[in-house]
Amino acid sequence: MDLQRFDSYQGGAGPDFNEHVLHKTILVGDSGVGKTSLLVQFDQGKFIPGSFSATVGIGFTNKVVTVDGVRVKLQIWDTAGQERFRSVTHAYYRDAQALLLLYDITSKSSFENIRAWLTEIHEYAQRDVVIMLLGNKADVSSERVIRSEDGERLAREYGVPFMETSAKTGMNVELAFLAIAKELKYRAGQQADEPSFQIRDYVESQKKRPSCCSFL
Ligand SMILES: Nc1nc2c(ncn2[C@@H]2O[C@H](COP(=O)(O)OP(=O)(O)OP(=O)(O)O)[C@@H](O)[C@H]2O)c(=O)[nH]1
Repeated sequence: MDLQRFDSYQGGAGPDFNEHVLHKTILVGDSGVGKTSLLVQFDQGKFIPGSFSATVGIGFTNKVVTVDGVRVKLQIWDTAGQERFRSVTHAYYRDAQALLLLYDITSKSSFENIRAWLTEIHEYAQRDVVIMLLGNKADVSSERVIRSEDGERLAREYGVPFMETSAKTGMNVELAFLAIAKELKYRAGQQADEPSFQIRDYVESQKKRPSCCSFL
């Protein structure tokens, strides 16, 4: 996968996809599930351990993801999971094209709250928004309380793709954003003769690859 910082993006040779369009993607989920950490891992390839400092309000990072040789610009918004910021973050759902919804595999409540998050998403976001469910902190196997199958089952019920991630090891982090970028590219450039792209099938096929889920 070829990932570039949007800040240093200069254009240049190669096919460009919606050169001036930023595809708005939002990270949502309970406070502490790892939204900021996931974005930092994707953006900078690092994990900053230590004391947890909750996000206040909302902020974004621009990234260019190269999908099948085509540049897709993502504007990734990191929201505060705390209840008191909800009314602020709801306002951002409306023009989002994709939502990454996170829970923490070591937190039962963060998993149980996913249904409430999905209700909010259906209330405030566009009907055709791309949603992906992520079970984060998969590296903390000793404290796991949510089985992978439980995440799979919930995702199936809502018809959304699912994977477990680790913002610490980087497991599946690029894959999650790449899958979103592929779906957005497909939707925007869909030709009548183009084979259809199914994000759930893509995610499942990538998860089955031997290199997919290593904790290295
Ligand atoms: N072991 C491990 N720890 C993680 C992972 N992701 C996040 N953390 C830790 O979990 C805590 C919360 O992470 P954040 O990224 O700040 O969580 P958040 O969802 O952005 O929280 P809010 O900003 O309050 O919504 C921090 O101490 C992180 O270091 C992970 O994948 N593995």
